[in-house]
Amino acid sequence: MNPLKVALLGCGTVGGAVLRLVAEQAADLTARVGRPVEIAGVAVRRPDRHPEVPAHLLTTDALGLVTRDDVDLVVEVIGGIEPARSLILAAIEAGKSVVSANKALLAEDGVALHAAAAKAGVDLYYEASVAGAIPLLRPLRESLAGDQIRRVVGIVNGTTNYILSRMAETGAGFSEALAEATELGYAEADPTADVDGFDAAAKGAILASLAFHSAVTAADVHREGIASVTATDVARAAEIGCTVKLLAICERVPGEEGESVAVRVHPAMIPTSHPLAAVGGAFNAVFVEAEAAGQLMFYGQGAGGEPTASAVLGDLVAVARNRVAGAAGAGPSAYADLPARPIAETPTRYHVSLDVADVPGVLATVATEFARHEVSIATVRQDGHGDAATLVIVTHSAPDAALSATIAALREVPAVRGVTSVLRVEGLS
Ligand SMILES: NC(=O)c1ccc[n+]([C@@H]2O[C@H](COP(=O)([O-])OP(=O)(O)OC[C@H]3O[C@@H](n4cnc5c(N)ncnc54)[C@H](O)[C@@H]3O)[C@@H](O)[C@H]2O)c1
Ligand SMILES: N[C@@H](CCO)C(=O)O
Ligand code: NA
Repeated sequence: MNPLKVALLGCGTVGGAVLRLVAEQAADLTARVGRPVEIAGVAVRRPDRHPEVPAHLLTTDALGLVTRDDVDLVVEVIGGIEPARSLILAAIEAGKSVVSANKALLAEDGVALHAAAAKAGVDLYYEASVAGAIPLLRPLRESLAGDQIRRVVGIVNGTTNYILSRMAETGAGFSEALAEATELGYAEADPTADVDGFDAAAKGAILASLAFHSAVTAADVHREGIASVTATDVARAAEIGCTVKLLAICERVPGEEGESVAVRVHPAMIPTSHPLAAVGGAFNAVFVEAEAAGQLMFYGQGAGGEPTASAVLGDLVAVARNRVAGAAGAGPSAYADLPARPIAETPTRYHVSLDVADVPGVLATVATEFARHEVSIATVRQDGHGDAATLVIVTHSAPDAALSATIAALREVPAVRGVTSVLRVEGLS
């Protein structure tokens, strides 16, 4: 039997694990695909740094490798926008099916890449790009293709979840928890993509595109990271039976001019009874709410070489089977074409903690600012008295712009000595 030949682009954390698993599982892969699956070449930047790869497979000419006549399938695990995009496009144009783990690229340019794949009649699969090992994109794309998904909410970044979990467990501040995550190898040398929410925003865009059959890019996602989450925020959350998580929230929102899609990534307090609150350490979990299916939860390892390689290999088997069958799978559709809704119009709830002077009328003054901006208060609690009084307010749902304007106004109220904690709240009834 003629083997199917695979070009592997990149041999780092994920690529190294893919290479090893393809060799270890050769017999099973042959049986599952119907033809042997063989690595044809491995493109790297520095061949001298890869003693684990048979020398005859190594090349620095990634473009030459993906366009080679004997290559059938391409696995891109380089990451970043370029040269990954050009290499994937060249592979597609040369008639190769592609498996990628690259959320940044798919979230920026998914539409063009899918169009190229459809035109060439090849597959483009990327299960590993969101929530690592967890089967999530295929369920959205295939298993739930007959249902109407209303909402996808998840913890999709392991590094930030580890940091927030440690802050909750130890009372540590953000910098201390980040230092620990770096030391343990969870956070990268430059943790910006994780900490500032770029990684989660890219994943949110991919999830929303598939869930709502619309073209959502990273630029459509409202993004806030966790660098401003303080030990006080985490302590305040605990006081109201909540914990702080970085959430990616994708919603289909009704409106007077039709439905739209709201996608946001931000830290939020969620009740400790919420299933996502129990997701600790570097794990990921995603909730999907669909009309007929109801609530579904996906949980597992969202990062790491082997878990991510598991998802890459699953895609590799899928595209290889299609190749053996002489077909390409159906690509995702964007027929619904729902517009992205700005965060300002998106309804959210807030938890606000204020240091106030405990003088007659302070509560009324604070309440007036909420009322003036048409933000309804759900609960108010006062702790302490005299100079050290704290007001803790949880609002009902209101447009984000109204909540932001309320906070800005409160900062100008003389009796408000400081706004000590402002966080969104999700999942409270
Ligand atoms: N590591 C994870 O846990 C994880 C999880 C999910 C998705 N991903 C995604 O998988 C991809 C790879 O991640 P990683 O953690 O393996 O990264 P990595 O940095 O460990 O590996 C990338 C490799 O690609 C090589 N490379 C860069 N430019 C190249 C080029 N032009 N030609 C050939 N090789 C080149 C680098 O030298 C490096 O060895 C990224 O898109 C990442 O977002 C990673
Ligand atoms: N840096 C990412 C890797 C997985 O995409 C995370 O921490 O979740
Ligand atoms: Na996945």
